[in-house]
Amino acid sequence: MNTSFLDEALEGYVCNTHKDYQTIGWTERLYLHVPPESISNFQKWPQKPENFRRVLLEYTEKLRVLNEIILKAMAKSLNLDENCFLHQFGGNQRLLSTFNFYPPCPWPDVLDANKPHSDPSGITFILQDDEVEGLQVLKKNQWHTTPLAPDAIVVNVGDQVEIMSNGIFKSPIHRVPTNNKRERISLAFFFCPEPSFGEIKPAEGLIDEKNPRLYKNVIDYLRHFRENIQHGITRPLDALKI
Ligand SMILES: O=C(O)CCC(=O)C(=O)O
Ligand SMILES: [Fe+2]
Repeated sequence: MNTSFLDEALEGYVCNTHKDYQTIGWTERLYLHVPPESISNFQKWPQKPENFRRVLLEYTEKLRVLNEIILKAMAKSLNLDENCFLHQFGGNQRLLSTFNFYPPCPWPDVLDANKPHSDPSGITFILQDDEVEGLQVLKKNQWHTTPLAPDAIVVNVGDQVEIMSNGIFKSPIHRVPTNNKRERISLAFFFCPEPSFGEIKPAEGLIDEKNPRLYKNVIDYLRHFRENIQHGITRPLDALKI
């Protein structure tokens, strides 16, 4: 995975379709930070189609609401205060949207379109291609392909919610293999706690004598993630396990 993933400086178009130099996988990507506007760099946003900015802002506003509903429901399902997870996101949560274009790849046996990883976000929303499947999730050492479901949103738990839920909600390893015939498009929206807001930690209400704390507290998980990836650690979440 790209070492600068979720870096605040990362914005704009990245092409990664080089046979001998692979970071994230065989993909071309557009990364855009969605407000707070202090971070959004609208100059890097496509100027055409003209309604692009309005549609993305409206769409992500709806996702923000959905993110809150889901985080509250997840907390309530564990008999926690409904704001328990949401509080850890701070008032200035981050939202990175990525537009993935996976062109056909002449080396499908050698390269992945998106290498195996777990998301460093809190919650990720994925809009998959209508016609070409590709997203696979690892469960019990087997890859399972996510079925096509046009108009459905795939909701993926990220590393930070795995920590907050003390491992009850798992941040799955997933990947996209390459396809040598068909191109594929997906959109992924990463909701992340505000990096400087406070520590990310397991909810107190989930820890007792029978259920010990499984993760260390961490300040700025995204930085932890980047630093670990830079040192060749493929699953930065594991470094926080007690
Ligand atoms: O293309 C997909 O379906 C998944 C994308 C993904 O996992 C990511 O961007 O982190
Ligand atoms: Fe992902």
